[in-house]
Amino acid sequence: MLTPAPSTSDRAPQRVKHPRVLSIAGSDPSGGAGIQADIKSISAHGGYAMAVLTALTAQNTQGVQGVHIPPVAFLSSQLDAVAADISLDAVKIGMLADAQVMRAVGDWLAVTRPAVVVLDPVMVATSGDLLVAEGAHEALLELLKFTHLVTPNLPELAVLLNQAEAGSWAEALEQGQQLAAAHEVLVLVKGGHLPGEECPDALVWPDGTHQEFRAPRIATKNTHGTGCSLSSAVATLRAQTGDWVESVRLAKEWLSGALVTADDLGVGSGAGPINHLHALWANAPAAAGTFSDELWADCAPQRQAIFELDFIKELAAGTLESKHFAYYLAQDALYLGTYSRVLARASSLAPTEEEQKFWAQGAQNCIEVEMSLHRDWLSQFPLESPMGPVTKHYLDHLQAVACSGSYGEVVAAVLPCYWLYAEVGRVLHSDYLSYSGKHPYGAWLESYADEDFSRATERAVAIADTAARHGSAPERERMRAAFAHSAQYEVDFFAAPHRRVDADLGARRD
Ligand SMILES: Nc1ncnc2c1ncn2[C@@H]1O[C@H](COP(=O)(O)OP(=O)(O)OP(=O)(O)O)[C@@H](O)[C@H]1O
Ligand SMILES: Cc1ncc(COP(=O)(O)O)c(N)n1
Repeated sequence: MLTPAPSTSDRAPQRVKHPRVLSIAGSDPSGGAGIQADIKSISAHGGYAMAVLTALTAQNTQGVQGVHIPPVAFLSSQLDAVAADISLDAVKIGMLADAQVMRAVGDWLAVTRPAVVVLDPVMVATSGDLLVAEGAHEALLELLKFTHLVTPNLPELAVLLNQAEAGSWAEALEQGQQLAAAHEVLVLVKGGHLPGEECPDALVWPDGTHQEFRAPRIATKNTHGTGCSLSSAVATLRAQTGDWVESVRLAKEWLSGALVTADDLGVGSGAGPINHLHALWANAPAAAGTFSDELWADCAPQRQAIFELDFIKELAAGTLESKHFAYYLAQDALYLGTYSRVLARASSLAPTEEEQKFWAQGAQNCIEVEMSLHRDWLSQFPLESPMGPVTKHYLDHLQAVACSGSYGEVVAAVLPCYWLYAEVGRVLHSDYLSYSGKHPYGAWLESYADEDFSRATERAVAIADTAARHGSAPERERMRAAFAHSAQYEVDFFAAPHRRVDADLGARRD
């Protein structure tokens, strides 16, 4: 005998970092839709995913070959087993197969009353195959009284209202308003089935108000499971944020990333799956054989050259003359002012909001570092230093790429400044830790151990890998060239203080 389900008062609080999210749905063995998509989507959003199976399908990216519905009593046993032991922060409901299954889920919802219930009224697969018994939609409507958000696509919205399918976004919104008002439920109207360059969605409240979410339509045939994945994402995010609008906004942004990178997966020959884990994989440390591995290997001569420079050796040993250090700092400050603008250009070209924010943050950091160079360091050296030739050539190169290059090329061009600087910092900082006595450049070398900067470097490398994956072969070659030029300028930049100052060019140093 199972213990009774937790009562409503036993429910977890509204905002949960790792919500326990149960998907009640059908299985898609090809992994793109149903339970399998739900688990990936919930996990991608930081939720703990659980799954109760309503039906098994024999299905792949080309279509559904069969549906098996296990005994409904066993479905109820699964539901009771989970709810008896685990507090549920959110429930997502997908394929329910027939009216009997719907009634069993309804009975369970009536007792369990989860804090968040998102119902995706799955009826037809992307392939056109039927996933619900004819006429079962009456029983589906019964479930709306336990539902907080229902997420129909346009054909499903029409069936639920017993009307013809909306032919325009305005008609779709009108139907969403009817459904929301008739059942006192929040409706997410999805415009994926409409033609056009955009895929609009809208949250519609029972009082007729609505909030639209717009996103460009992504050109891919790999859209299998978008509805399942979106509804699971929204359920998870709602438990985390406590806010429907924010949840849909975030879920849609994530979905765009999953669609943009869907073609990378190469799964099946029909409508393939979306890339649920795109953000995780973009952040994963570069695996062997990635584009960034190749870039790193390609710049081995430059890395070696940097550590053989007098500037670096003397900086490490504490014997660097202050005139060389002052020249370097002055050029660095001049460099950062323009480098910041190039990072802002990367931000303006970025394909996702996360990358846009990342580069904008980098641009802001550069200005702050430039200001602190003037305030904390250059004020100690009363020497005026105009822009040197290396600084100028390096910036000319970066600006040329920023003007006419693709996003990937701009990312590749700015990468050596992150990556080689981080590498120099790593080595000099560990040398400094074993230095005995007071190091004249101690405060400077200590700043090299900045964890935020090394995290930013890892992210910049991951972004370059993603951009390379999405780019064509000629674009990857241009990325490689942009990176190589910048890497060489990094060497020249560290070499410049000795070359320019020791050339004794007096006030006309450039
Ligand atoms: N090509 C696309 N580009 C961008 N967003 C899309 C695209 N296709 C669908 N979407 C989005 O995917 C989500 C699901 O939309 P859709 O209207 O296709 O629902 P669905 O039919 O239930 O999904 P499914 O394809 O899983 O059956 C919506 O947010 C929609 O805007
Ligand atoms: C088990 C299951 N659940 C849901 C869908 C709908 O997803 P899509 O419309 O993308 O095929 C599906 N194909 N299979």
